[in-house]
Amino acid sequence: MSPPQQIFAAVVGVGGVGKAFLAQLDFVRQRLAKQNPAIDLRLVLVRRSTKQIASKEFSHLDTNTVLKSLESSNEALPSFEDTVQHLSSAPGRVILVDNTSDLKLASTYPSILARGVSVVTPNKKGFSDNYKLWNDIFTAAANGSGPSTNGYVFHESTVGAGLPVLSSLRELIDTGDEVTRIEGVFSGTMSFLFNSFMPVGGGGGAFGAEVAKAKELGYTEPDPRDDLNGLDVARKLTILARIAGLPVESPTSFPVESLIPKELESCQSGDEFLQRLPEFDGQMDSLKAAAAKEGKVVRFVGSIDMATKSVKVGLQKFDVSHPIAALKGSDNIINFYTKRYGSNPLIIQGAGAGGDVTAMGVTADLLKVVRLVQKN
Ligand SMILES: NC(=O)C1=CN([C@@H]2O[C@H](COP(=O)(O)OP(=O)(O)OC[C@H]3O[C@@H](n4cnc5c(N)ncnc54)[C@H](OP(=O)(O)O)[C@@H]3O)[C@@H](O)[C@H]2O)C=CC1
Ligand SMILES: N[C@@H](CC=O)C(=O)O
Ligand code: NA
Repeated sequence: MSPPQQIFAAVVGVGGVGKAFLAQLDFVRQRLAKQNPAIDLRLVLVRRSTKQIASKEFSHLDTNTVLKSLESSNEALPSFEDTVQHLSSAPGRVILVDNTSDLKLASTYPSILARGVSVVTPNKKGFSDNYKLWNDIFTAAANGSGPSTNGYVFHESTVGAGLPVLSSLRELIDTGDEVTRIEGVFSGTMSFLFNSFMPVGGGGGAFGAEVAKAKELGYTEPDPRDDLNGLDVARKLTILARIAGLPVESPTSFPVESLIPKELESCQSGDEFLQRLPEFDGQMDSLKAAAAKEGKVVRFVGSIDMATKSVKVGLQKFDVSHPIAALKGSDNIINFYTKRYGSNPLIIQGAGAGGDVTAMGVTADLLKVVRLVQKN
């Protein structure tokens, strides 16, 4: 019997999503050991902003104790470039799991992929920044137009967290359907905020306090202003539009409504912003009262219209009987209108934020790469 094929995973970013990913990786390894012993999936490196640990000679690091070891490690932090160099010298295929929200790191995906290292990530930055970076990533990727010796790239959790949004859109397109419109609620944070601050039937908490709660629950971006300014939703729509065939240049090349009060635009940090936000609760209360007068509620939505090539992000009023008004918790709802589905859209709905559900999309992407690189 030949020895098992070694596949190496390296994890960068161990916050809410990264920690949940490590737990799921442990499950996946145990399951592979039982069901597919021809694969030896190893965790060989873990990195955060200030620290890194790498295993000796690409042996496996214990997923249960690795974070403790990382915290107590005094090793000097190598540059990210040196780390990628080290990974590309592994005696087998390597999968880099980017659980950060770092654009600088994401900008290196094309060169990482060209060195044969695959990338799986919930980080939206690389796929929603300038269109050239998007093209460079998919030109390099083995599942784009790159050679099969290059790495594969998957990023399901960049839209709708673990919900199968990108895979469904790609399958619609790959099977010859034509997408005409995509619309819905694309932010777990915004969904949670409006569902709890302005629930159907009245009542609800104070807006500023609900934002703090969304952060505590792990729904917001590392800096919650990135959610409140609409940019997080704009990034997701940029990714969807590009997959659907619109070469959107960037998430700032279409109208995006921000919920950041003018007076807080100069805040120096996310923490200062969160602390001062309750001073502006009155503005959101007025919005709620105005909608209630019409028997409606307000929700934060986005849409892509393929015929007019228009993308929009912002607040909209809904009748209380509308499915968007009835969402719960951090739920996203994504409606795909296509030629094949006619006037009844294909709808994907469920939790759109949180460590576990986001990590699920990342772990499932890792398994896609494992299957692709597995030698028969
Ligand atoms: N939370 C959610 O519900 C969802 C999140 N995502 C995306 O997942 C990603 C992670 O989110 P989340 O876990 O909530 O964020 P956190 O802020 O909890 O964690 C971010 C992690 O990344 C590390 N990090 C940041 N920059 C670097 C860097 N340059 N090099 C190495 N490590 C770095 C941080 O390390 P340190 O602490 O040392 O700074 C931290 O460990 C983001 O891109 C987010 O947009 C996507 C869908 C849903
Ligand atoms: N901050 C984002 C996290 C997932 O993408 C959100 O709230 O949707
Ligand atoms: Na998804």
